Amino acid sequence: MLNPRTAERPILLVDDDTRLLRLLALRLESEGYAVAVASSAPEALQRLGELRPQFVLADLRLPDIDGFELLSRIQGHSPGLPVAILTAHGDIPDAVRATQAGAVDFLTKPVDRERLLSCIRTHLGGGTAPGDDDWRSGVITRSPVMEALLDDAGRVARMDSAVLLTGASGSGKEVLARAIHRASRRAARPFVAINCTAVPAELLESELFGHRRGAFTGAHADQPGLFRAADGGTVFLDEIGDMPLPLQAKLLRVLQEREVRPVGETRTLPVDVRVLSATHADLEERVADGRFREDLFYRLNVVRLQLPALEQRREDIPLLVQHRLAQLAQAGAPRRLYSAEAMEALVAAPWPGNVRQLFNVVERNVALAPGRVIGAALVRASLGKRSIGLASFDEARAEFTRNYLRQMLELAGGNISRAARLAGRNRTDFYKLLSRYSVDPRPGRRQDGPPPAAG
Ligand SMILES: Nc1ncnc2c1ncn2[C@@H]1O[C@H](COP(=O)(O)OP(=O)(O)OP(=O)(O)O)[C@@H](O)[C@H]1O
Repeated sequence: MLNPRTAERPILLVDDDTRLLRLLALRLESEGYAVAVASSAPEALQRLGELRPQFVLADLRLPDIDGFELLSRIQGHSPGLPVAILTAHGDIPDAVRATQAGAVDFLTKPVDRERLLSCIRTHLGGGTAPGDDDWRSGVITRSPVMEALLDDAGRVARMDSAVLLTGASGSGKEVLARAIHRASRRAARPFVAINCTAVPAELLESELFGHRRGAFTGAHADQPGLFRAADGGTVFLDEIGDMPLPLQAKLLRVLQEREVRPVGETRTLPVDVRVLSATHADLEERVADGRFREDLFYRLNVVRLQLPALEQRREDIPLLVQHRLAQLAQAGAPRRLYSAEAMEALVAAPWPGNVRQLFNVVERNVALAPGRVIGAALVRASLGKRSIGLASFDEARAEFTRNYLRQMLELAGGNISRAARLAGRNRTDFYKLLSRYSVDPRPGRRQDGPPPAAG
């Protein structure tokens, strides 16, 4: 019996044979699946973001781009999205290559009905039961970027691949890592998190992999280490970019061999963990300048999920604020609420410290508010200069005009008279605009200045 929720996001069928597309779509629809079709690879790629399919079945031989290329672009766009390949009879070596490249399955034409349904059931069935959203309840959001990210996270959670979470400090990387753990088959086993910068370098190895009694001064008893403590579960390595190079080599070995050797121990011990790691640093840059091992980078960066900064999802701010107020009240703080103006100030502020900073500001406001309603003055005081976050109307208009003038110049190949004509102004007026908005008429030159005086 199909869970009705499986019908919410479509199965995307990609084939240039429109009759086959119709036939497959009918079969799947009669089983209760929502179906979307694309008759070319560019169409499929273009609609991927909008459709957010839960499964893709694509022909390996498409006229426009090679099926392998399509597979790799789908994987780049939607990591973890299961893609099965359709091949003609006799194309088995290609089909095998496709599964090696990450396709979850292949079906040969003519497509057998039962085989098709069993393939889809298998790859939609594992891990989280559809409709069971409990795993993501710790991630407060209503923003479409975060929803798309959670979709990806839910899908990769079912696999055992390493995931690298990137994003600014305080943006919720650990919160997402916990959600992935909860959605995975390891959910009943431990989730163990460690911040690689919070532990002194000389202790990090024994913290991660354990030590034997007497291995070093102060090692009074055997310690299993975090990897073994998390056996069967998930280890979350935060700030992985700051891990010392010698330890990076040891971590790589642990991941390859699936066994650890505690400090002072001669034997290795088997360990079964999934590794999620996070960084706010640019790991590629660290690899380039030799501060991070390239082989370890590839091992950790199998799937990458990028947390958007809070400024890219301001619609989440009121929700997060309510959540924090409720948390504080539950912990015994007085019940407070924000005035509409105060909430507007919170929504408009820049948040370089992301959700962590927002939570701190709310906590400070609750502690300092003289009455039940937190007003805008208190919010502005706690934000300091940061409250001048969003551009004012005049600033936004000036920015628009600058871009518009540059565009006209570009279209006119740098010829002022032609650009003026395109903008419906005479040459003198156009010059005045360029000077007022500090736009250099020579192509390729940008000269950003403050917003001009109104008038
Ligand atoms: N979407 C969210 N819903 C609820 N709480 C959140 C969310 N995002 C972040 N938080 C809260 O914000 C704080 C910071 O989040 P978290 O530790 O996950 O960020 P981080 O990106 O791992 O930060 P860092 O890089 O500094 O370790 C935590 O208190 C966390 O509970």
